[in-house]
Amino acid sequence: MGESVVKHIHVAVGVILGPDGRILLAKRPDHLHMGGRWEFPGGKVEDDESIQQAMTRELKEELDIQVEAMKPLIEVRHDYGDKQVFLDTWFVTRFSGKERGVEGQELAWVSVSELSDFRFPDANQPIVEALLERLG
Ligand SMILES: Nc1nc2c([nH]c(=O)n2[C@H]2C[C@H](O)[C@@H](COP(=O)(O)OP(=O)(O)OP(=O)(O)O)O2)c(=O)[nH]1
Ligand SMILES: [Mg+2]
Repeated sequence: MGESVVKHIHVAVGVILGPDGRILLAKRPDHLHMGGRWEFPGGKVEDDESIQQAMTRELKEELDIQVEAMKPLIEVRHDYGDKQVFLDTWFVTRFSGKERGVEGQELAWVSVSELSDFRFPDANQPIVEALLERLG
């Protein structure tokens, strides 16, 4: 197969903004790809879904919150070698419900200036930079 047909996995990535401007991070379970790193919650977009539907489903499944408003932040394509991802990254500007780690994952609300203290998957660097630029 030629390199030009590499298929990126489409991932809905949510930068969830709290009322005080902090951002919600979750720790990826150790056994998963990029396990032990902190992430912006989200997951794979299924074939028949819009990005909004996927974000709503994933954040309900992972955090038990209901997405009420979202707006685009940045699109990141990254090649992990064994896996290529397309991180379709959106601000979640409004949600209802009280977040909890449904799958037992650790959660943290962090300010933009604290983001550099957390270890993210390698693909996330442009997202963190965009946040520093937009909110920092
Ligand atoms: N959610 C999320 N995924 C990320 C981030 N950075 C990054 O490289 N990824 C990668 C890791 C995975 O290879 C992929 C997302 O997969 P996932 O494991 O969250 O997918 P999912 O929630 O649908 O879970 P699954 O049941 O299909 O395993 O994107 C990030 O900040 N958030
Ligand atoms: Mg996920």
